Amino acid sequence: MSTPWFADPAPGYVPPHATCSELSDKFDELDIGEDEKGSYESVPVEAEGVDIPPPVTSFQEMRFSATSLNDNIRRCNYVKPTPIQSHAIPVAMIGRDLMACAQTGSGKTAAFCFPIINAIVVDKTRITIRRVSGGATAFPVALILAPTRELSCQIDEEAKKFSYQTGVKVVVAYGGAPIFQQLQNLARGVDILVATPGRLVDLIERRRVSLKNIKYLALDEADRMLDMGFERQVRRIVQQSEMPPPGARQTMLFSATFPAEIKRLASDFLSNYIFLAAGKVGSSTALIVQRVEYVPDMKKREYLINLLTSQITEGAGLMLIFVETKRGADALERWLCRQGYRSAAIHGDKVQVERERALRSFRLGYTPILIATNVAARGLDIPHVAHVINFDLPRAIDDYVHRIGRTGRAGKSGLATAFFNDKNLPIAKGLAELMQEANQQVPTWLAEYAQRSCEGSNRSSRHDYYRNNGFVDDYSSQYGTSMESPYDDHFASSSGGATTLNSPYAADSYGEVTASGWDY
Ligand SMILES: Nc1ncnc2c1ncn2[C@@H]1O[C@H](COP(=O)(O)OP(=O)(O)OP(=O)(O)O)[C@@H](O)[C@H]1O
Repeated sequence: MSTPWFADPAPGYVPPHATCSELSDKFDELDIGEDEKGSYESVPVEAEGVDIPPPVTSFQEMRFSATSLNDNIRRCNYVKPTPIQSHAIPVAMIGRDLMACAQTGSGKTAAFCFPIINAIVVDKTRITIRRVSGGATAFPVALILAPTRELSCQIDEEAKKFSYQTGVKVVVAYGGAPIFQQLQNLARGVDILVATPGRLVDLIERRRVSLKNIKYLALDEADRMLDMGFERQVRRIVQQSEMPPPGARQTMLFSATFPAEIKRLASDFLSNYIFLAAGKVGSSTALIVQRVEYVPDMKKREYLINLLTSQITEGAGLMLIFVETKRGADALERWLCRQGYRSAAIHGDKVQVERERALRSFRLGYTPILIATNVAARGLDIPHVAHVINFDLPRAIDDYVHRIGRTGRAGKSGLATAFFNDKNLPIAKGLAELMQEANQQVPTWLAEYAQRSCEGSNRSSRHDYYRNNGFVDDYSSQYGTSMESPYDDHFASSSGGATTLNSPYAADSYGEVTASGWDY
């Protein structure tokens, strides 16, 4: 891909929206060389549970009855299943519940989509829409929940691509976008509903969606969906709606990280489940070269410019820069633009149209630098992201794992650079452990910080650190109202035109900014 670092897009350029007719073209974007996949094929997979079906080594062995699904897998150029697909798909195909942890970029989306699509094609009895007084109610048979709007859209596009010409209808519903269009799409019938929790609760309350017929439930980024920010809404959807209980539905939870306490909590949603871990739980892939530089706050911009200059010389791909606050994202974007670098920013205070525009223009290379808060940390699969920079390190190591996972995907290599300074002492131990696990060179000075961080507190492991620090209330007390939440539109629900906060955490944590930040 030619990367127009300084090239101006046409005046008034607005990145186009993908349409269904473009879906067949999307298959062409996928060309993953066999040789690049070798490194993740060797990842060992551990399984816990009873009567675990053996893994398979090819898509043919998965025996999907839907021939069009097999055709679509071929169109995607998926020659061989990834390790998590090899193990998880046979489990899902026999109808068992599943909790699966696998490294970023290792194909978890297909691992839950393929069995769902196949089962829906086989099941001819489904009713997806029923007319009731006052409008139509949609009765999806499968529900996929994801924490951010952009990730929901991406899963929707993937699911549409995988179910191309199968007759399976996929609809997405997420906050920040006009509800009218989504209601129209739902009224045409839906087999698989992909949604963010906030918008889904709204649709259930308006009686436009009933979860009575749900047979398959998948939670992507499941650890995020079940932590304090989302747990209440997810319980409302899964346990206090008409959704059939565990055992009467199939539930699949996927993520690259699963802190122990979230794993315990998740078992409430599952019945006789199998736990799969591809690689070490919460580890990062060795395909990502990780560098850590000691950079005082005052020097960060200077260091960044040096990195940008060297990347341009090398003619590399897209660069994703993570910062901690929304204000910080805007400030860095303005500054980089003033320096002549085409960049865009994405965070939770931008309206949805701006967020989508920034992401699209980044994907297309018009703005090859994207400055993002945690809202872009999870799940996004953007080809050609060559370099992830943690300009501000996150406070939870699992967030770091997801952030750097935006590069080094599907067997491709990537580079991640982190700017570390004394403020990041609490993450030092987790960072050093993680780098060691991924066979990265840990600088001596970082090992010393890691040692100090253990002595200075009882945060003996990165999962303990996550437990102590990963939650909403802690963010607000440290950073005030401009701090970006790692969560999406789950706090606010709108009914009768008024936007209300429906989480006890929301108001405490964010004050007024929450309402405007979560542009539901
Ligand atoms: N069997 C396969 N062969 C080749 N490429 C694949 C295969 N399965 C998935 N991919 C590709 O790998 C990339 C990453 O997949 P996906 O987004 O599902 O990863 P993920 O594990 O969900 O990552 P994350 O943890 O970041 O959400 C996608 O571009 C996808 O098309």
